[in-house]
Amino acid sequence: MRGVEERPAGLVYQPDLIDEDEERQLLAVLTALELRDVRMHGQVARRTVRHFGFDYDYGSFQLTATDALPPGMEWVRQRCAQLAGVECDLLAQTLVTRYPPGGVIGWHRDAPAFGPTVVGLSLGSACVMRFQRRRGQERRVYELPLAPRSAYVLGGAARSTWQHSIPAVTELRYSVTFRMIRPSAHPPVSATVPPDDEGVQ
Ligand SMILES: O=C(O)CCC(=O)C(=O)O
Ligand SMILES: [Fe+2]
Repeated sequence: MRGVEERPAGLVYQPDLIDEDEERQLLAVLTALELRDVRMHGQVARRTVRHFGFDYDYGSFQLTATDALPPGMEWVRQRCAQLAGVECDLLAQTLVTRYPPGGVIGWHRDAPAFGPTVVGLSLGSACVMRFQRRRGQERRVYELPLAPRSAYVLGGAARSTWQHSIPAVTELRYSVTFRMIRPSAHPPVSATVPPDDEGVQ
């Protein structure tokens, strides 16, 4: 990546948040889930997803209440909340994403309707998470390898200022992302402010 390297403030990386047995147990839950397509800008992404707590419509940017987190995933929400230093209940939305080989997520910041802290757990295989921000004419960049069983926290500027993306994965990867819902974004008020994505694929 071209640019001046800078580690985003507010980015936390935790290797081995879960152990191999826990990963196997969680993958058994994740692989049994019915996942949905992601349609953005008239295109269907290669990655597939499932939301719990609140559903996010990628076309209208609306949040609506949906299925509760499966009981077999509560412990991992607890673990991620602990890592982020937030109350478990505040991580009201869970996003499960399945990346087949070649699956990506393009440059974006998560929608503003999601609160100030995002926690993500990686399973199955490693990938790289890329970060970028503009500083005047200059581009600041950072690359964070994400090992399976590791977790990251996006807080502070890493959440609010920096964009992130994941280039094509080489092996099947799952991620579980926990996010808050800003009080003003709770239904019936919709999350109408779109993310500043640049063609999230
Ligand atoms: O797969 C990941 O860990 C990142 C997912 C992500 O950035 C998102 O869904 O907004
Ligand atoms: Fe994201």
